[in-house]
Amino acid sequence: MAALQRLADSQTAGEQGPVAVAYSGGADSTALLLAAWRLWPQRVCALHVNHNLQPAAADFERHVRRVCADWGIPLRVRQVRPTPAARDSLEAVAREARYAALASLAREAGASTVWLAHHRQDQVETLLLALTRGAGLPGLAGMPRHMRRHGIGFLRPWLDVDGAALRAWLDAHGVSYVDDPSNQDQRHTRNRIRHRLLPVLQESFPAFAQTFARSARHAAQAQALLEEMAQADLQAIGQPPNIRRLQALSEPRQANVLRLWLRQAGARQASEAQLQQVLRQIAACRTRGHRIHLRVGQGYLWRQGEVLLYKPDEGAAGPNL
Ligand SMILES: Nc1ncnc2c1ncn2[C@@H]1O[C@H](COP(=O)(O)OP(=O)(O)OP(=O)(O)O)[C@@H](O)[C@H]1O
Repeated sequence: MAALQRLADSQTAGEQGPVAVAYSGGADSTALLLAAWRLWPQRVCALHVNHNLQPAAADFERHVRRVCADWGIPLRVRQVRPTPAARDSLEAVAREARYAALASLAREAGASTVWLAHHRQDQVETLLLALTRGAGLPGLAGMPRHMRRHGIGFLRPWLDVDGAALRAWLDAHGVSYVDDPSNQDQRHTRNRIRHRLLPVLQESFPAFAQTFARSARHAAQAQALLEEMAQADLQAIGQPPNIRRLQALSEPRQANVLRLWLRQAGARQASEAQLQQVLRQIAACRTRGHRIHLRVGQGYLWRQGEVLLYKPDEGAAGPNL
């Protein structure tokens, strides 16, 4: 609660609006709801999203409704039915649908920020997941403490808090919560990390959760710097990017600014090999007749005169998840 209060003081100083907690019914968000309710009994409200993805979803919703009724906390529930397109993972689509629903519920409740209950171990899992996918700095930065999506702020006040301490706190108060059976399903990489890898790490490196989280913070800071540099370089090379001005930058800076431009142009899932190919073509582009036409992400990048253009495939443009 002290961690929550400190963060709330710094983040929401002067704000008197509702404190909207994303409440799944699981242990962590139950602890967050309880802590917020104790700190701001009149201001807290709960937001729940029913993904309708598993038979237990209806039980979660019933549980959430009962707890909120018992504690006298206003609750808003939204039904979503995530349907992934061929190349998307169900998890990613469900997550995106959840954020959109939470933002919309927060707006209805008059809240400017949604509070999420991710804690230190969630951050470590996210970092390890990113490593298994060969992520770059944005992935290694882990989950941000705050972000904006769909016009609403999202805050993770407990990123530095130990998950076991939260559960112990709930048990000490005799508060019930639901256990999501899908968290046991070891077909999901995250669950294998949680159940098999983390116990071994804990045994060998007792402070790993803190040190991994610190590494994520370092990566986040470096990534913020790269973003700033990409913004400045994009200004300098123009939009669409001028090839000669791009060539004046070092190769890492070219890659950095191209990633930003491609993202803004709607290029989803551009691979490392594709970006390398683009860089090679830019380096080789020294004559008027040099042609560039490359598949990048779900779309095409080509040269037109002095500049590069990009067009996503029909229906492929969208947010990078
Ligand atoms: N269905 C949902 N409705 C509202 N908020 C949710 C929902 N699912 C997740 N969240 C929010 O996102 C956070 C992280 O989600 P995650 O899937 O890791 O948690 P969980 O295991 O479902 O629940 P918990 O974190 O409460 O134990 C949750 O702590 C909660 O704040």
